[in-house]
Amino acid sequence: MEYKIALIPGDGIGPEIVREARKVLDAVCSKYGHKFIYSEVLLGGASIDVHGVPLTEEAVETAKASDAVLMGSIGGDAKTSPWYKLEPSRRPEAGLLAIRKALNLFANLRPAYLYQELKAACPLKEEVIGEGFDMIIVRELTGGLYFGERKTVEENGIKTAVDTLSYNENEIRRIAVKAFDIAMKRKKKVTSVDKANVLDSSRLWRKVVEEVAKDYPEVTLEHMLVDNCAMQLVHNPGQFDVILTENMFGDILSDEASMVTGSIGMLSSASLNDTKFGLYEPSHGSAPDIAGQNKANPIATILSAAMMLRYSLDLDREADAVEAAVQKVLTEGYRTGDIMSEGCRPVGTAEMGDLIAAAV
Ligand SMILES: NC(=O)c1ccc[n+]([C@@H]2O[C@H](COP(=O)([O-])OP(=O)(O)OC[C@H]3O[C@@H](n4cnc5c(N)ncnc54)[C@H](O)[C@@H]3O)[C@@H](O)[C@H]2O)c1
Ligand SMILES: CC(C)[C@H](C(=O)O)[C@@H](O)C(=O)O
Ligand SMILES: [Mg+2]
Repeated sequence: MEYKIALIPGDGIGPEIVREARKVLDAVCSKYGHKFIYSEVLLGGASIDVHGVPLTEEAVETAKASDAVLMGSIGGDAKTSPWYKLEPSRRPEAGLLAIRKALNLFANLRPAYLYQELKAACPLKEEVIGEGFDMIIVRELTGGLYFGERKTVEENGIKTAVDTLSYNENEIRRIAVKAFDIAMKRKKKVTSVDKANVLDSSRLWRKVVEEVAKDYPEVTLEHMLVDNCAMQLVHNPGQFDVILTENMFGDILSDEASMVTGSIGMLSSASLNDTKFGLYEPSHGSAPDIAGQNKANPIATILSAAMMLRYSLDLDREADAVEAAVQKVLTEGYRTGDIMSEGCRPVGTAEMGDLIAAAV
């Protein structure tokens, strides 16, 4: 079969990790006889350098005309990059938020899974890890603080900056439905994370999640305050199955959860709307500190490509093959620096991609 994929290398380590994911997809094509037609799209700093803006209308149109989007990461070092001298609305991050909104990608799925082989890379003690760790964060992605009214006003020489956190019932309901649907295919437990002891938006969140839960009698629902959740993730991570949460809490908790899997370089993600279409990207950023050094772990991007095969292209067998290839290479002991432990075989970004592609 033929599929159209929009490819967004982005900035920093983005082009390096996307290159490796593409190698793996090439291996999938030759093994299973598919053809992927790629259109390269500029986003973030890469788009600013060429077009002066972090996202163009043309880029959105190319993404929309594709079956799925595969992305690396955007952004740079805020201290040194000229992109951060621009107005906030013209910086790389604004491009990422704008494409998420333009494509209505309200559901961000971030699976956090600890491979048995990576237990030594996980900073938690053996007894805390227990049987292991296999959960998914379902993060609302097009609402909340990221998209509320934002302004800075000055009165009597004193500046006040305002960010607005708002959610309506429909926005909460559609992400809750996603989380419960996912829980039905897993261990049937949803932990809805909020700050209902303080925030009105969280109190509405809780009420709507309770309503949605009525349609899923088999799923156990619990509510947890976000500060407790941050603690529980490192105290007893095995208790979680599906974490359902709003945009900013999900951003923070997913980076925290990533360390339980050994490294942020392991955390894949899918951003979905209510069609088959999706944007797939690792949960981490452009890692300017290691960009261009062949040090980045490409596995989060490769696992995101596997999610793309499964969710947007309906290629389950091919997704299984990519996941099995990652498993095989880890079992053989190959590690990039971020997941390295004693006795393992050190490799760089490109070698890791070669090994996984060969294992496919
Ligand atoms: N989705 C995205 O594109 C995305 C996500 C997060 C941050 N960002 C942007 O990335 C830039 C850098 O942000 P940051 O430094 O706070 O976060 P980051 O995720 O880029 O890096 C945090 C730390 O993790 C390491 N790291 C990240 N990915 C890795 C990988 N694949 N392999 C090995 N190590 C890895 C980095 O070297 C760094 O030490 C900022 O401009 C930020 O806005 C973009
Ligand atoms: C770069 C930034 C806007 C983005 C976010 O906060 O959503 C990133 O941290 C992520 O997790 O995808
Ligand atoms: Mg983040």
